[in-house]
Amino acid sequence: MEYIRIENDFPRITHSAVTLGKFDGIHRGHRKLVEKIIGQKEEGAQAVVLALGNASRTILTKEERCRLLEKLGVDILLECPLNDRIRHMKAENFIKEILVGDLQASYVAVGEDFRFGFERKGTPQMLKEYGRKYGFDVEILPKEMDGRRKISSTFIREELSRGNMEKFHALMGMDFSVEGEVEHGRGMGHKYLLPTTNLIPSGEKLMPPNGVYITVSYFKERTYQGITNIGYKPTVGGEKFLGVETYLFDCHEDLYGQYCRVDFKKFLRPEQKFTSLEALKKQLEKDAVKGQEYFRKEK
Ligand SMILES: Cc1cc2nc3c(=O)[nH]c(=O)nc-3n(C[C@H](O)[C@H](O)[C@H](O)COP(=O)(O)O)c2cc1C
Ligand SMILES: Nc1ncnc2c1ncn2[C@@H]1O[C@H](COP(=O)(O)OP(=O)(O)O)[C@@H](O)[C@H]1O
Repeated sequence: MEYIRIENDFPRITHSAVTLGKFDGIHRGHRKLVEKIIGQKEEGAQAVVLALGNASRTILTKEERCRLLEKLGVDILLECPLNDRIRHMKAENFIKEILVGDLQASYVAVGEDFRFGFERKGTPQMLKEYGRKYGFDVEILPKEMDGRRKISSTFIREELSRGNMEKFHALMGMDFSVEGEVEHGRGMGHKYLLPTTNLIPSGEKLMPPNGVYITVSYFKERTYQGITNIGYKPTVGGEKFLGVETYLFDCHEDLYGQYCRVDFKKFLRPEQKFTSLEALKKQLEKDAVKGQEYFRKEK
């Protein structure tokens, strides 16, 4: 997949099938749109995701979004910040200059509530009208539902901020995850408590509340179940950086420097400041039992 961050002009593409949106995290609704443009590859079109927006913290990092879209079969990801040029461009001009002129779209797929152009006046219906005029097909997809509520980035952000990992999975079609290289902590874990693999999450990423979660950690060679704390470790003096540290069940390996992805399954409790290391240790043992029970029941 080609990844292009638009600074000024759009690239010229000879034949494309485009989906437009913010795509802050690719949820189940977004996946439907992506499937639609992938379907057009048979017609000789390049499958193009045009992601418009400039959110500071996002549900997926740019890298995670890139990887996911590539896996889904997208040919080109155009990342377009909402700069003055784009925000002031009239919807008609956006269609004429960008969709028709630059991208030579033969097909456009958008969700029913998509808005674009100056004052957000561009609508899916307007795309349809211009499609008839310029000769591109437009498909308007209804929002995917979760029960009676429409799936949206706002919905996912809300559930994430509550630590509802099960709902996150249901809406996104994938677990919330954090990845990175295993870093050195202060080495206190294995001495006084439990050994933990420490990751520093990307600052781009929207995080669930600080606390303890049941998780699965994927390393290159191996997969481990475990429990993870997200937070600043107030009991042991506190850290400046938000850490993600995992005690892996049935693991005795040295994992420093290895790349790892931690998938979050369930929230157990908020991070707490304990009065002693012994009190924290007792709690960690209880957390570990809950984690092990969760995986036993899952089988
Ligand atoms: C499952 C789990 C739960 C934790 N919960 C807390 C907590 O509630 N409060 C806290 O201050 N630290 C908590 N910690 C962090 C420990 O204080 C930390 O792992 C220990 O101090 C080792 O730190 P180090 O890796 O920097 O040596 C938790 C760690 C794990 C693995
Ligand atoms: N069961 C386990 N869970 C997590 N890490 C483990 C485990 N067994 C061994 N390790 C190793 O121990 C290291 C963590 O030890 P720890 O005392 O917590 O040090 P640090 O403060 O550097 O995290 C991990 O990086 C990993 O290489």
